[in-house]
Amino acid sequence: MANKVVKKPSSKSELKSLAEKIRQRALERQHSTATGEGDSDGSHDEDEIEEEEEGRELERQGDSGKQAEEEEESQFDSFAELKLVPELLEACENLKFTKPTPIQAAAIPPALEGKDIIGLAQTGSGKTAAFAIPILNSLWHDQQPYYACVMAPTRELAQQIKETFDSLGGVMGVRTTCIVGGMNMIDQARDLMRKPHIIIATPGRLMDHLENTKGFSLRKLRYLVMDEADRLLDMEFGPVLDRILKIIPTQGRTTYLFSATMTSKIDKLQRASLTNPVKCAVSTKYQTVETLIQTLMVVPGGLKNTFLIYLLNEYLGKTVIVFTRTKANAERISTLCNLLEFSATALHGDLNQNQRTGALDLFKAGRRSILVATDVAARGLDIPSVDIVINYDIPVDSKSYIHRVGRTARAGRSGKSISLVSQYDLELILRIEDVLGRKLPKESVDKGAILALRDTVDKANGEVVMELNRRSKEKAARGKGRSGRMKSRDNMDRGEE
Ligand SMILES: Nc1ncnc2c1ncn2[C@@H]1O[C@H](COP(=O)(O)OP(=O)(O)OP(=O)(O)O)[C@@H](O)[C@H]1O
Repeated sequence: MANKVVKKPSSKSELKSLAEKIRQRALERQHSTATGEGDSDGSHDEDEIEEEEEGRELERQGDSGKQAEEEEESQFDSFAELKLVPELLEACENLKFTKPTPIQAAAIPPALEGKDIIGLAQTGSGKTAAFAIPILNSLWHDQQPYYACVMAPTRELAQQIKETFDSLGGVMGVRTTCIVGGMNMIDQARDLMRKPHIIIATPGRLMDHLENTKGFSLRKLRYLVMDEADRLLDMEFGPVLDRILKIIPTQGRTTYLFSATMTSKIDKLQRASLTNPVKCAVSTKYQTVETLIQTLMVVPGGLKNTFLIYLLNEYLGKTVIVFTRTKANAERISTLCNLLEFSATALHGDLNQNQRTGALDLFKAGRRSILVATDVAARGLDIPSVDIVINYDIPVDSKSYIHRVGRTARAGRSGKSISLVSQYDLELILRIEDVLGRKLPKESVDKGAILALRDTVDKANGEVVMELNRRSKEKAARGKGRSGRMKSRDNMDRGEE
């Protein structure tokens, strides 16, 4: 590929006036859509507008939830007061869970009374333990196989939830198993035959086992949890989720829905067949944690790679997650970082499960300081060491933004997010600022450093693009010789990321 011609960045004033124009147009459009005047150009996702309206509704509930939580908080501020079984208390102590987080303080008491729960709390605020503790406490008094099933939208999150159940329930001898795509079906069938108490699964593979694994059924299930529930109730998980919900009994079953961004679309929630759920909303719909500093950088056209490398230089030695919108960008940027001697690894859906697990393990172990990922890593992943989240591509919906930046500043720690905004992203960032209810401050940038880096980065990027093109041609040639067998297997993993 010929050397990429880097478009001369627009002059500062041009960019500023362009940004102002786009901002003005976007605000007018938002106003006209909200008031029903003028012709909506369809660029707004109607769903999102509706969700935002409903979000305000949930905010009001959130306020009442907050008030309820304040009352709740005064009721107990240690797990011991919750009258949990001693083994569970011991596990909380071992994990240094000295004080329940607000969502745990709000959700665990009604959960221990057997109520259905809709839990809404910011990212990194302990929602997993908020549902795991009441389930384990109840399991202690009623030990039976296939007792609880937790569904999650991604394989990595399912594995992480399993680890939380293992660390909380290990002393009690709880048996858990993780049922996700990309792993061997026979091994999983064998694990299921060992009658685990808790199954943590992605919907696609769970459905496959419910349909094909003899002796496995969820007819006696006592607890169903949907973590990142709004994501699971989205369209693309819809068909698989509906089939699962048809098989699982509602009678005698307790249901929990948890997320940092909840849908309040009643029809969606009804599909999860909740019975008089207790709403524990300790945050508003799009609230991020106070310890998270969120900024943005306006990037002139064609300079995004240079700005990213500039930031990685600035934050050398920090642990960084870079989010991209596409798998191709994740692969390209990870390769570019390594070519420029940063220590990066990629995580996206085109990798096989071993590669995905390997990438995450390298990053968690600190053997790679940069994880370049698509939204497969946006929700739920709990990696305490993450210092900074960089949005290389701005997410197309505000929920993804909330979950992405929530990969840092978890459990009370501080963190920072920086979003790279090109002239094509201005409307997206406006909508994000609107749901956050504030404007994101601009990062300062050393223009001299950018100009000094630009040619090197562009040249390296050109080499990476050529190398990746070569690899994909080789892979396509190899793929032609492969039987259709693998294709049928891949279809088994529908309905999960
Ligand atoms: N009571 C507690 N005290 C201290 N740390 C806690 C407590 N409860 C949970 N944690 C820790 O907080 C971190 C975040 O927990 P968790 O991953 O459950 O957050 P979350 O709310 O599910 O986040 P997300 O919305 O991103 O999924 C974990 O490392 C967990 O071990």
